Amino acid sequence: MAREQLNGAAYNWHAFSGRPELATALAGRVADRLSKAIAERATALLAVSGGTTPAKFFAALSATPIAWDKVIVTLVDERFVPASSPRSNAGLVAANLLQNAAKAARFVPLYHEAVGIEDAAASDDAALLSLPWPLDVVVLGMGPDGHTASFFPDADDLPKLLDPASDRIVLPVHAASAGEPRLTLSLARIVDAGFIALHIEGEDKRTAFDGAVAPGPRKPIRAVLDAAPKPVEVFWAP
Ligand SMILES: O=C(O)[C@H](O)[C@@H](O)[C@H](O)[C@H](O)COP(=O)(O)O
Repeated sequence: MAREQLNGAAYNWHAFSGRPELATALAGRVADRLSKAIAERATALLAVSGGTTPAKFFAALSATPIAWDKVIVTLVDERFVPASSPRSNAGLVAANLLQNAAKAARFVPLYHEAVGIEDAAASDDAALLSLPWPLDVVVLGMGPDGHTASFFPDADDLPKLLDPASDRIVLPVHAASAGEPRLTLSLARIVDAGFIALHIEGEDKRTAFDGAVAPGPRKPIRAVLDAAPKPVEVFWAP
């Protein structure tokens, strides 16, 4: 159900009575888009976010009976930690999404040992170039500060991260509020996806989202809404 779109920010608002209902609905939409991609080009490319929100959605998606052996899963962003770290998004995806039917999917991580975050991002750029871009589906999260992916408001060189014309695939991020250095897909790759979902839960996130689309200083999530050539599908539950 589309909500009033303030100031041209293009999004469709899908509100659910509860988080389990949201997880089921979002998993169904994502599975449908992945199956459509497989029918059209014999493969599907999915990028998911980490954090504390997606676990129920991951569990629901992992059980959907699609041709997971033709799906490539990667990350929207990653903390610069090994998969064994409790902070790892790769670890979160392995434990919650790459289970059940989805075990058959191919996973492409962003983290690997490197001298530093810049080296890791550069080698990721080369390694991910061979993936079947564009993304068919990207699922974003959002922080209360309006960050999405690892586009933190206090990131060094934020304009470079948000450049819709960037030819980069993966960029390094240094941001005091991020907790550790990050690797993130560029905004250009994110908004090129066939289906862009934003998964947020709780009143604080709804308030933050409404604030981000209202007039005022532009938050990173607003940069994604503005750059996306199609409405972002926002999935929200209290
Ligand atoms: O690595 C991450 O943390 C995510 O990719 C990040 O962009 C996340 O989506 C938001 O920070 C929301 O996180 P929560 O779901 O924990 O609120």
